Order: sequence, then structure tokens, then C-alpha cells
Amino acid sequence: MAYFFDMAVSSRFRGMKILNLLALCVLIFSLANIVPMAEARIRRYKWEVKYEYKSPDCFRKVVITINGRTPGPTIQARQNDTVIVELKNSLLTENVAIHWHGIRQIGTPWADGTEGVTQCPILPGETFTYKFVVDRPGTYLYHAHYGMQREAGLYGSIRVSLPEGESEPYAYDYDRSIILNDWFHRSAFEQAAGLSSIPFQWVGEPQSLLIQGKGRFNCSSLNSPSLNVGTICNETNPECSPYVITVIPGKTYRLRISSLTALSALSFQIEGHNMTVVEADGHNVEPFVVQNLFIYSGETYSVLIKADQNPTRNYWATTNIVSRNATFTTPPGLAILNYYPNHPKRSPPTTPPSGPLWNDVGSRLNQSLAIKARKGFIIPPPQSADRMIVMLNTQNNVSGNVRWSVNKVTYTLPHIPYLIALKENITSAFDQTPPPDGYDFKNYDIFSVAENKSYTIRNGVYRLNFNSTVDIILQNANSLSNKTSETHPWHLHGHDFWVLGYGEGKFDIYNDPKKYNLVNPIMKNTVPVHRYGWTALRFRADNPGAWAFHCHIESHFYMGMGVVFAEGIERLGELPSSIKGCVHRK
Ligand SMILES: O=C1O[C@H]([C@@H](O)CO)C(O)=C1O
Repeated sequence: MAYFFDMAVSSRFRGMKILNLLALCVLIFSLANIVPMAEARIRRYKWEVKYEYKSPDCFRKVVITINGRTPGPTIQARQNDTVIVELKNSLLTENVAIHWHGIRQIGTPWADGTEGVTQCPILPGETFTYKFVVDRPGTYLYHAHYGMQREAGLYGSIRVSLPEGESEPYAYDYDRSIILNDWFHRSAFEQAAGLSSIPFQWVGEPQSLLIQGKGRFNCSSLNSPSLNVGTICNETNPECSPYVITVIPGKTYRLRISSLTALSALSFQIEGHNMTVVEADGHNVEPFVVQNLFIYSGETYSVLIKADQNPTRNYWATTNIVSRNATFTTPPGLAILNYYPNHPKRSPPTTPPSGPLWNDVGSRLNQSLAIKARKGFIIPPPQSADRMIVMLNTQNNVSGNVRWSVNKVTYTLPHIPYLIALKENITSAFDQTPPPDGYDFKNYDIFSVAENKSYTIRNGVYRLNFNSTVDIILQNANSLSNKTSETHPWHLHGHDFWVLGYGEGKFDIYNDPKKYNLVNPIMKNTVPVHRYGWTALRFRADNPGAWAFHCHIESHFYMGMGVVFAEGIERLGELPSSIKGCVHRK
């Protein structure tokens, strides 16, 4: 029919058509010159997730790889690009889900990749497609968000650059992404089993620290005669040769340093080189100089270093555990800063710098306080909040097991993910009573071993009014051991928050808010609450969806240290059916 019509069009008509087409082309061409088209592109990735034997720290174990690698491939995109990841789960007996850490998922809450919150798990053999826009430049991460799977090596970097022609407010010649991690030889399954057992079995300190997937375990410490040590642990395996950062003398490097540790807070340092901190979690920082960069799981920083030292040798870059005493259990992670043209494997002639003391709390608090938004890039916070939620973090004994609680509630995920249950009004899916907004401020002593009364395991959500401003006060306390309070890195999905302040001791709801930094607070997505201290955050509940907020220590989240916020669900259109595989309804 169309063919017939085309043939029937008279030549006069055809001539007019061609003229119109030409005019349209001229119009598009001139418009393109007046309004430069923002060139948002699609970045497409095809990933296969598999079990493989690897020896990241010379000790061979089963890890989870993406296209054969751990860390997985770096996602590189420009601001406003659409990232599409087609993920095939080739794990034989295990589900998977991947979270895009720091990407707010505005308009795509179903792509956040948080099993139990925003989607059903991806079953073995299935392929699932994540599609989302990276709307801000900066350094982000991705990692598994199912059980304790992240620890098995399923993680990588996301690097979002500015649109073509725009540049950062600081200058550098080259750019490198480095993920720090701690590494355990026992599998995530064994660890989870221990945490769920009675008696409780703690995961302990990691066996080694990895810098961009490489570490070194002392194989001779495995001297059990029943082990054929050579096949399990081999220090000459190239997989565990130190990570090398090659630099050209005189040049400036932007190192994007992030941490995805399962447990440890870290310090990172490069022998003889100061680091200028310029970015935190995707936001420009008013530059400040450090020798030791303290970094908590889930945080990302960019630091600038100048290769301005004696170029005839190489230097050590090291990372070591702070905030927990791992002095006798976990050696520092080592990498080599290689000055070209020295041989990259040439060991520096010095002993590696021994980072700061593990219990130097003051220096860590000082760094937290030093991070401010950069002049010219300040996003002013709302000057007041509509709601304040004070979250007391405690460690408790719940039903005979060690657990973590927020305001006496230990979190557990429902079988139907919150996003689906909320949108489709499946009220039986989770506890409809929200968790408490505070704790007994007057009577609770944060300096004593946690009392153990009326703690419960629940799965209610905090429902936030859409577009309201919410203050969260993370309040730390003594754990189950005398004179112990741990540092917890809290990560919020779906939003960045302003960091309004940190303090020591018990937060005073009347006086401490007067000390908030409402002038130039940094925005972040992950923040530590220091021992026996508090951290105050503010965010706007302006992103329709269900969002996890949790301690980024893998075992602590597993032990119930998290909450879920929900806002603006009624604004969402129909959810994609691909996230609903575990929901069977009549
Ligand atoms: O959650 C934890 O449990 C142990 C210990 O407190 C009990 O064994 C520990 O160090 C944690 O961080």
C-alpha cells in the first residue's frame, strides 16, 4: 500500500517534499550551532558474573568475578550519560544484585540494585538489565548488595567525567582509580553462618588488605603439615604482585581513592608525598592537605599528588587498619609509586611508612571536620528541618545472638522488596508500624555496656513526606564489651546529604543544632559516626522510592544495622516487571 502511494505521488509533490526536507536540515543545522547539543550518550556493558579461583593476596580462594576480573571493569561515562549494564548471573547456586553506590537513581528507583529493598534477586542463569543516568560528575562505586556477597570480590569503580569541554576547578595531568579493600580467606557463606550461629562466631580481622585488588599474605604462616601450602598459597604468583602506580616526574595525578572494605576503616599514605583532598563522594571539597587519608567503607575521595620527589627511585603507598586493633593480625597493604623510567617492580629502598596509630581517634575526627564544600560549589542546605530522627546505634544480644540495633530495632529484610510492596500496597509484606524516631535521651547511658531490654527484630520503614527536609542524628554508644565503641560508616541510597556536624558524647537536641555548619557543609552519601560520638546529617526527601540507609560494614548490615526510608511512592509509574521475579500474586 505504502509502495503504491509512493509511486502515485506526483513529481510536483515530490519536488516540494525535497525542498521541505532541505529547509528542515538547514533549520536543524543552524539550531545545532546556536544551542550546543548536550551530547548524552549510552554506555553499554555486558557483564557475566561467575565464581572463579583467584589469588588476590597470594592465597587461592573462590571469588566472584565480572568478565573474569575482580575488581570488575571500571564504568567510564560523562555526566548525563545513560549506563546500561546487562548482567548475566552465571553463579551456579547463588542469587545476585548490584548496587550503583553514589548514583542517586533519580526517576529509576528500581535500578538501585538493593536486594529486598528495590528488587528481587537475579537468579542463577538469569540476565537482568540495569539502566540509569549518571547525573553528576565524580567518583562512585558499584558492588553486590545481596547477603555478604560484596566480600567475595564483586565490586568496581564508576568514574563520571564532566561534559566535553568543561573542566574541574583543579588541574591534573592524569587520573587513576584505586579501590582499597580488606580480604578474608573464609568465604562470605562461612562468615554469614558464623554470625547466624549460637554461639555467635565473629568474622575476626581480615587476613590482608588489597590495593586495587592486590595484596600479600605471608604464605609461610600457613605451616600446617596437612596443607599442600604451595598450591594454596604462592607468593610468586603474579596475581599478587604489588599494585603499581606509574608516574612521570613533574606531573600531577588525580588519584580517585575509594574503600569497599567489609569491616576495616583505613588510612592511606604515600611515602614522601602530600595529598591534597579535592573531591569527596562526588562533591568538590575546599582543598586541604593530608599525609594520611582516613577512609571508611563506602567513601570515595580524589586527592592530587605531584610527582616532585627524587625521580631515581620508587616509593611505597600503604594502607593500614585504624579504629580496630589489627596490629598483630593484618599487615599493611603495599603498592608501589613508580617513578618512570625506574623498573615498576623495583622495591623502594626504604621500609614502608607505618601509618597512624589505630587508636588515634583525634586525627580521624579532625579530618572529618576538615571536609567542607569548595567555594563556588556550595549547595546551600535548607536552614531548618521538618523532622529530626535520632538513631541510637547499639550492639545487643537479641534472642541469644549478637546483633546491632537502631533505637532498639534490629533490621531484617522482607521477602517482598519494599519498593514493590509499597507501590502495590502489599501490606502483609512488612511491619506497618514504623520504627521509633528517637530513644530515651534522658536515661540511656551511651558510655555503659548496652542494656538488653526489649530489643526486637523488625522490618518497618520510615515514611518521609515527599520534599520534606529530614535531619538524621547518628548517635554512637558503648557496644557489648566494656569501654568499646566502634566506628560505623553509614551509607544512604538515593540521596546525598549535607554533613552538618560531628560531636563527641551524647547529642544534645537543644544545643548541638546551634553549632551546625549551615554555611558550607559538604554533601556526601557515606559518613562515619565516630566512637562515643554523633554525626548530624540533613537531606531532602525528594526522590520517589524506597531507600536503604545502613552501616557499610558488611557483617554489621547483616547483623541488622540499617533502616529503610520511603518517600513519594505515589508519584511512581508502573514498576518494571523484571524486578518482580520473587513476587507471586493471585
Ligand atoms: O559486630 C561485632 O561483633 C564483634 C564483637 O563485638 C563481638 O564478638 C565485633 O568486633 C563487631 O564489630
